[in-house]
Amino acid sequence: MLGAWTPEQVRDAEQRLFARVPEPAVMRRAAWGVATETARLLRESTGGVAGRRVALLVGAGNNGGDALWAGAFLRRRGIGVTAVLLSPDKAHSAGLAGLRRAGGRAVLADGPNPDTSGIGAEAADALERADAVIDGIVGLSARGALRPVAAELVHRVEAPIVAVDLPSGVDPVTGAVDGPAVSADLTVTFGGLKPCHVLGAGAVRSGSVEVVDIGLDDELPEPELRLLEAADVGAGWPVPGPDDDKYSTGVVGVAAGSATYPGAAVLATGAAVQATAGMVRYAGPAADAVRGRWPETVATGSVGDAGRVQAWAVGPGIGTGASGREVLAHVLESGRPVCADADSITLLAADEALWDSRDPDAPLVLTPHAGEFARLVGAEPGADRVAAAREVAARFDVHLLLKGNTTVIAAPDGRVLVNDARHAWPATAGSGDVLTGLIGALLAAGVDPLLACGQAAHVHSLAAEVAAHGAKADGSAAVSGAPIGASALLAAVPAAIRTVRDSAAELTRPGDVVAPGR
Ligand SMILES: NC(=O)C1=CN([C@@H]2O[C@H](COP(=O)(O)OP(=O)(O)OC[C@H]3O[C@@H](n4cnc5c(N)ncnc54)[C@H](O)[C@@H]3O)[C@@H](O)[C@H]2O)[C@@H](O)CC1
Ligand SMILES: [K+]
Repeated sequence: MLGAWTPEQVRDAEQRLFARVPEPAVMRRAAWGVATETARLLRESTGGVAGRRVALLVGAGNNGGDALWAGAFLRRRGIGVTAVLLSPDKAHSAGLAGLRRAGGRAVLADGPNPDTSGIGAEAADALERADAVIDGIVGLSARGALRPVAAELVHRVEAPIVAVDLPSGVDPVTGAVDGPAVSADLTVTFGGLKPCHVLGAGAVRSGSVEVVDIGLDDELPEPELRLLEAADVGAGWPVPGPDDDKYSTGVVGVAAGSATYPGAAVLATGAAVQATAGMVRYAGPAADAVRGRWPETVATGSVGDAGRVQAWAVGPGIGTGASGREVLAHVLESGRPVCADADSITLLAADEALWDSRDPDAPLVLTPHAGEFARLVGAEPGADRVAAAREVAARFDVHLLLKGNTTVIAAPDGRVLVNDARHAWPATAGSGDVLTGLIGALLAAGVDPLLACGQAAHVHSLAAEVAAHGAKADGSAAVSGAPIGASALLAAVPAAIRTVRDSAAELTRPGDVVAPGR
């Protein structure tokens, strides 16, 4: 499991670290990491290191200081280094002196002889000739987008960019981008991930992220966000053991779809069938369609006749009228964990009395997209999606899975999991119905709701990727993906589960027996 820490958490931890290790030593450790990674990138992109050219974009603070010290280290490896100073009066003085001692040079961003865009000739030349550019414009103290001169410099860069700590112009806390910002090929950060590396546009702009050890580990508190890795998802995935039967692995009820629109029912039920070994009961007007496609399902016409279940997946395609309301009220009264999606969320948003049907002891998972979220609370999540999800989860005492390219999952006690998909293949009609079925099945298997949501989101996104990449016409593996429908995503769920379970198995020590069952 990975963690991400807010700038505030990191600053506090740094202050504790400085009591043991002098601040300049910590900065040089950070800069050494930047230099090492930049040299590696140069070797990969140009075939060598000595004789190459690197330009540093240097802002007013310690982020620029890191870039200057990294430049000094690179200079010692025979690399030509030019620092482009955006705020010459405030540039980190020790770093600048270190760079100059090592034989690097510094030029002004906006002079002499600025061109019509306000960029000095020497700065323009340094960027044009660079084999790699280090972005030390702004780091943890960043506010807002890049200012005009910085934006123009970044716009001109054609070489690969290594961002120090985070891509400048990205909000460190929310990952939001509100104007010009750096798009890095590689981000070198210190001590641990920050939220911007895993959330929204920031995750995309960070490129690949390397975490450098600066001795902060012992000082960091519990992370603000957690991310499940494939091995975490695989290790906790429920599979049947020798003592299990169809009941002990969890019976999930699916209440979805309608006679006119049976698709949602078929997709949600199919996901539940493939997620775990437990029994799936379908209840609703699409029973014939469900039975036809998933004969292992026990299908009935109404939730009242469904029999006993350990959890419900409810909502997709049930409609927002009286019959949908009746279904949802029945499910909420059941005292079982519920994953409520789509029309269920619209119903809950419109009818306060429905909340009264809920058994307060039973976990309730809501899985809104931004529009459904707005219906529920009157406003879209805004730039800080983590804060928004956390607030609503606490207010309604629910587990809230906020859909988007980065899925944010908040528990009512404030814990947050993030699933950074880094691709958009699941953005297709019916994809949400599959997610609902996966979560329902995991809840029925007894998985903790926060983990169930995290596991389902991870496998869902991986299944979409597997389906999109498939194979080429000649049968060989494909690098490029093709758009997929939800049926293809659903069909790839078993492959995705096998993949994460293999990741978990690889982590067990040689000689360990991978225990069957849960
Ligand atoms: N405290 C330390 O000793 C360490 C700090 N480290 C580095 O220090 C960075 C944080 O340094 P600072 O707190 O000095 O601040 P930054 O270097 O992030 O920012 C410096 C100043 O830039 C200005 N600024 C804010 N937003 C801007 C924008 N959009 N465009 C232009 N200028 C803007 C602000 O006045 C801000 O104070 C980290 O990101 C990391 O790179 C690392 O060296 C590890 C150790
Ligand atoms: K930066």
